[in-house]
Amino acid sequence: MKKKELGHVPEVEFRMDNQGIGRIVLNRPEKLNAITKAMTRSLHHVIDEAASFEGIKALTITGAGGKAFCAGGDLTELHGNMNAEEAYLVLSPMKEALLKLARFPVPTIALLNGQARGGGCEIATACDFRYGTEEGTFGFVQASLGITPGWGGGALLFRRIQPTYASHWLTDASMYDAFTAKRIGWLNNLLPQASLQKWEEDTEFTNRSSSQMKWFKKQLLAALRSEEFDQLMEEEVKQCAALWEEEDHKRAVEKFLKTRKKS
Ligand SMILES: CC[C@@H](C(=O)O)C(=O)SCCNC(=O)CCNC(=O)[C@H](O)C(C)(C)COP(=O)(O)OP(=O)(O)OC[C@H]1O[C@@H](n2cnc3c(N)ncnc32)[C@H](O)[C@@H]1OP(=O)(O)O
Repeated sequence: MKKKELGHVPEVEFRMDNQGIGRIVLNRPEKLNAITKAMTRSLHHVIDEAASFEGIKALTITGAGGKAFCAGGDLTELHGNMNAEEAYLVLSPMKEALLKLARFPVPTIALLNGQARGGGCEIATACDFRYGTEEGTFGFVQASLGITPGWGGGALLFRRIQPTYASHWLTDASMYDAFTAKRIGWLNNLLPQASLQKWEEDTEFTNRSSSQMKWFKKQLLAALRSEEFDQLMEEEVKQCAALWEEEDHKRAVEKFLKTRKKS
């Protein structure tokens, strides 16, 4: 009841295990875990809740189902008819959620149980580490939709992998297979799906103390110059919002929506 009042939706689950690892699950597999506005609000709540656990050692985020980690923002809500101001208001809360993830006090790990597109790749990039399966495919497809990443995850990509690789991926908007994603350093590791599902049970991370994990995260944030994240991500959201009202983007969203089932 209390959770409902706080705005939780069942499409975002959170649990803490007794080893100090928190797990967020994007639970909307029938829509490839595409992110709605309500899910964005829930994400804020669960990230805050996870951070409030004194002994937390790591936080994972994964998707429900075997097909997708996340297909990005829900294009039925983030429709093409918004003007730049409206788009900014819709995009900005996810940027804030990604910033919270990026600055989370202990390491965050995206467990990529399937494909990721657009904002799905941004969520994964906001995490410190990314583990995927050999079958996964990944795409910062925003450029092919006439926009840029809209949640600040493109800006973070430049701090996660070599800048030329980041820029090439964003510009080209290609789908990368898991081997390419690992070669450019975006994926840290490839695991069988079954191992990914129970990653928390087998990871060495549980053998570290929360204090160790907080220190390692602090070092990483310093190395990445995380004090600049906010401004860089904000600029990206504004850029995406400005492009939202352009004809190219409207056409791309219309094209996607036309392929959807009528419900
Ligand atoms: C606004 C934020 C911005 C950012 O900052 O980056 C974005 O994220 S923009 C969105 C970027 N994402 C995409 O463009 C991906 C859109 N989806 C697809 O192209 C395809 O679904 C797929 C990922 C290539 C998978 O294709 P396929 O295997 O054929 O599955 P379906 O297309 O049938 O999808 C199943 C189901 O899920 C719905 N779906 C998928 N993605 C989204 C989405 N982004 N928003 C809303 N709904 C989505 C799809 O419509 C299907 O549902 P039904 O139509 O009810 O069957």
